Amino acid sequence: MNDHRRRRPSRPNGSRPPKRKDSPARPPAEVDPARQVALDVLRAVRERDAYANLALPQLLGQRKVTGRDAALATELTYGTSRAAGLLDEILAACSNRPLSDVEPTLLDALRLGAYQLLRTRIPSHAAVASTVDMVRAEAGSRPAGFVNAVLRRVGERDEAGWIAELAPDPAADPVGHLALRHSHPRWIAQAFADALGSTGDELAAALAADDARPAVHLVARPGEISADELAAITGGDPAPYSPYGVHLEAGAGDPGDLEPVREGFAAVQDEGSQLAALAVTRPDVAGSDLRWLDLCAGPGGKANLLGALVTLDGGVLDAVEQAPHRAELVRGITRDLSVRVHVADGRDPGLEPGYDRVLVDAPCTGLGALRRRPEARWRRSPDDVGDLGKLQRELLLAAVSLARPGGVVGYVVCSPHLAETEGVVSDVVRRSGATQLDARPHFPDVPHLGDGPGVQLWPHLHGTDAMYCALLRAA
Ligand SMILES: C[S@@+](CC[C@H](N)C(=O)[O-])C[C@H]1O[C@@H](n2cnc3c(N)ncnc32)[C@H](O)[C@@H]1O
Repeated sequence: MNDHRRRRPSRPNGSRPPKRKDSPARPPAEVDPARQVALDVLRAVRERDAYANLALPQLLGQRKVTGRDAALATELTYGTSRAAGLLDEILAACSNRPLSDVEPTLLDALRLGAYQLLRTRIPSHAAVASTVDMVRAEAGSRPAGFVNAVLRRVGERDEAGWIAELAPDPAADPVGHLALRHSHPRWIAQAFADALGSTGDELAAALAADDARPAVHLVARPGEISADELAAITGGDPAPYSPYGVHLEAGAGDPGDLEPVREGFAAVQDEGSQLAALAVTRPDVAGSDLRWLDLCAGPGGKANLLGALVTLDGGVLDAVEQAPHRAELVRGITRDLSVRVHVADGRDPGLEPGYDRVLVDAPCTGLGALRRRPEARWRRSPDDVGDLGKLQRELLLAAVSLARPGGVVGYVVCSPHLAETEGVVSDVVRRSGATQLDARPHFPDVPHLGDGPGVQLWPHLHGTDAMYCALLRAA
């Protein structure tokens, strides 16, 4: 740790405390509540592996930060979290010591200040002064002086100027260039490039959309409320593709406060998740169609939608979830539906085979939902892909064996990484004898669905998370 205060030589017993030569005579500046919340959330994310989108509303509530201050705290927290990699490159170029030698709490403040300088309209002097004031109040004037000096150097160029200076040459290394420009780890930018078959404009559009703040999507529970009614009540817009979806404006407040959500008529769910769950209900199955299975159900978003639909038809959904606390969430959201929740390992859940439809919404890297989890891109590593691959294959194989002959199996991941999508599906098709269906007709009216047979949705093309869905028919 590089704590400046600890480095000071200890003073002899009984001597007077040294006058802080770096303490100016001015009174301590008032620390702005929005920026302080943002800084404290960034710290919680780093120190406790907190999720910014959970820690932020909690802290705003505790400190009673509302209105414009809450909006600013949200913008600064999420924006700084997303941009951390780009900000670090720039800060490293402006610091006279390696960032690894900078005390982590100072680095949080530097990122927050640099974000304001480069990606907001906050005047430069306010961005620097507010950050320096917070550091001075917490750590004293020497660290504040360091932060001041670094941020002043950051402010000498705008974001485009820094990218021109620091990013790899786009002709020689297009993926590296776009990764830095849109603040994504290189391996994730490469995974997007591989899935899109593009290292040019389309990759740039995908990374840019992934870096933007997404709208909140709601699902209207079938049988309870229509999407039009939900849109009218919430002031949102009916979603373009999901018949049950509603889009709220970005920054429209906490959707949990909306009455239809509190009452259970609606829930927060990305439109891509709705489309993937609905796709599993669409291919024809001969005969009875009343036994459905969700093999990875927690926290229950898709079980809620599938459960509502199968309940309307007079059938039953079995919802399997390995983690007891997540199974409890499924129970809560589906409590008045024809849904049976089982705490079990989906690879061997001990259920009677013969399901008409099975959904495997497998544990995955979540690379398709990075825009909703601001810090996630910096926490994931390429090793996660390999670790998850075995489990994804085993779950999908189990799903195929639990479906009846001719039954439909949907494999869904919130990731466009080819190792988690086509890699898993082609292996399981080969090993199980199941047939892969063309999923595209089961996403009616959705454009840009590629060559099939799997469907990959994208934020820049569909306004959804980058959800992948393959449909199989069991042999
Ligand atoms: C992507 S999430 C599912 C999201 C859920 N379908 C929804 O729409 O809300 C994957 C879930 O699978 C669960 N899981 C992980 N391993 C499992 C296993 N072996 N068997 C059953 N569930 C498992 C995780 O705990 C997690 O809740």
